[in-house]
Amino acid sequence: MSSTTVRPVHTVQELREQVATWRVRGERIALVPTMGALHAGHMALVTAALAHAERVVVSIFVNPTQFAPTEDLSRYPRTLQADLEKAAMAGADLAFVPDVAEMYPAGFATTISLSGPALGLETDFRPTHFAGVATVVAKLLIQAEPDIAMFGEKDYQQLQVVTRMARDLDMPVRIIGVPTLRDPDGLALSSRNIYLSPQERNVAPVLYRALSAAASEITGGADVAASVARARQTVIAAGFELHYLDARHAETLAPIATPAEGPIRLLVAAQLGATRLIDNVAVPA
Ligand SMILES: Nc1ncnc2c1ncn2[C@@H]1O[C@H](COP(=O)(O)OP(=O)(O)OP(=O)(O)O)[C@@H](O)[C@H]1O
Ligand SMILES: CC(C)(CO)[C@@H](O)C(=O)[O-]
Ligand code: BAL
Repeated sequence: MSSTTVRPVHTVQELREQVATWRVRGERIALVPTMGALHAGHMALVTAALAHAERVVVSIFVNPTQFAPTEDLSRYPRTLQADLEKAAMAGADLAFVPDVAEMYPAGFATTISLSGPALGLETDFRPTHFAGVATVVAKLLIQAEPDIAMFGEKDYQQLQVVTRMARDLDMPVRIIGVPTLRDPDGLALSSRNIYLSPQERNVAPVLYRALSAAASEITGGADVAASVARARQTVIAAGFELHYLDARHAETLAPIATPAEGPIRLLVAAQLGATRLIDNVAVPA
């Protein structure tokens, strides 16, 4: 039995033609940018998009410019046929699946330069990452001209970077963040979870547990720095190589020392064997 798949288009021109036919009918358009290997977290972005728009375009593009030469670009999972089926199941209307030459034609020479929420955290470990993300997201937004675009809170710094970029460049799009979908034991769904060995998979939920414990302590009045230090110890004791675990202002991502300074987000990145995991939680007021 053949499954239903969403229609893939591979060129900007085909994408624009399809979007234009929806636009003349007055239909609102949502873009869900992804790198494929779709899972339930991506499908939640499509579901959330359908609350705001009649039409949903999922882009599937493993963007080389956001990977450093030492990172996992070549082994990043690529599962196009299954992705097209999952996108259809979630209710998407079209998949935009450009190749590298379509996105970066010969002579491509433009990169978006960032500061504000792009400073620190991921940037300390992936210095060129957000320039690559921002540039490709800007291109996708210009190509699809959606009314809204959905981004997961799982990549919380990315969500703030893209929100800031869209505001700063007067892009006529609303950026919407979607809460992180988790496995029952708390591990955030991620395409990279397939890299985890069974033993590592058992340890991985420690990240969420450590962040959640720190968030509860801070909400209960504990000192922010002390709670963060305890969470760091928990993560290290579980066998992770900690990249960062920090308390930041939830919107600007500037360092923050007390809840009186604004809403707090706790963010972590840590390496477990060959797999780098990220996660974050809000600190309820
Ligand atoms: N568990 C999740 N819950 C909500 N959104 C998610 C989740 N996982 C990914 N997303 C969002 O889906 C979009 C596409 O992400 P991407 O294709 O990189 O998947 P990923 O699972 O985050 O992969 P990776 O392991 O490479 O980070 C991003 O906006 C991302 O934040
Ligand atoms: C937003 C994105 C699709 C840009 O390549 C990517 O960074 C991702 O999947 O989160
Ligand atoms: N979801 C973020 C994409 C990346 O890590 O490159």
